[in-house]
Amino acid sequence: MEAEETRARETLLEVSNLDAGYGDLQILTDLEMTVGRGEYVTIVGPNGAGKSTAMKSVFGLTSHMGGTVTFDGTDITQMVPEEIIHHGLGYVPQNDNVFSSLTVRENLEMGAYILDEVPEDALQAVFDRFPILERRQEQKAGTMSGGQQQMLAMGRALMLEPKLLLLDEPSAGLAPDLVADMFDRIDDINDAGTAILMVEQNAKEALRRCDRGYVLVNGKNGYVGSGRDLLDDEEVRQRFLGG
Ligand SMILES: Nc1ncnc2c1ncn2[C@@H]1O[C@H](COP(=O)(O)OP(=O)(O)OP(=O)(O)O)[C@@H](O)[C@H]1O
Repeated sequence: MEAEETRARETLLEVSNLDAGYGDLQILTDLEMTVGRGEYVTIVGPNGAGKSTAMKSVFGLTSHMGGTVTFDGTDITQMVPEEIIHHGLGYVPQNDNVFSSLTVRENLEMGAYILDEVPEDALQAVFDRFPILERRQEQKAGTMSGGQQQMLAMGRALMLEPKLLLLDEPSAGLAPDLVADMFDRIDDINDAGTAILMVEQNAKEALRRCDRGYVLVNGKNGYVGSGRDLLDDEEVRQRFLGG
């Protein structure tokens, strides 16, 4: 039933035959990936498999060597991030994802720098989603905890109300008791209609939460299926999920 629902979704992101890397160094080969409208998709795989590179390639941050990336009907393959955000894609990198010397509010306003005015409704929606950011809006981002900075980075990406949010290891560096909270917040963002494409080291938890998952191996597609199917696949469990 779930698989049928997943198939029935309209495609939002389509990565087709993508070859990409850094300079002349090719990392991804023939990558195929889709995200449906409102879908929650996770990318897992061993260290160095190319998970972050796949995400960066969707957002125009790598050297393109072949294939296409289509988003909501538009070919974004050759676009730079500044153009891509106009089409409804938001990206939260793993590291250096806030401006430390700016306040929380300034960071959020930066998220909407492409607009002439700060979108007050979107700002209030971010504050409603992450009340700590409203309470600490005048605090310098660099003085916040890791978990709060991660919320701020997500909040900043949400300022343009993206159709698809790319999250690179959102639970990285968080104390164990904050990890479940972070996943709950991602569920909430998805429940509100935003599609998610997420890279996670915390693979089992990510697969439990998502609609579909991709296992990348050596820059190529390994396995794909519903989160449940991947968790139940003996070979995937043994090779990639620690048994
Ligand atoms: N900026 C870069 N320049 C050159 N090579 C890079 C760059 N970033 C990553 N790589 C290389 O690309 C390969 C894939 O890295 P990537 O970060 O995409 O893997 P990953 O699956 O996300 O791994 P991890 O789980 O360790 O973050 C690795 O061999 C890495 O050394």
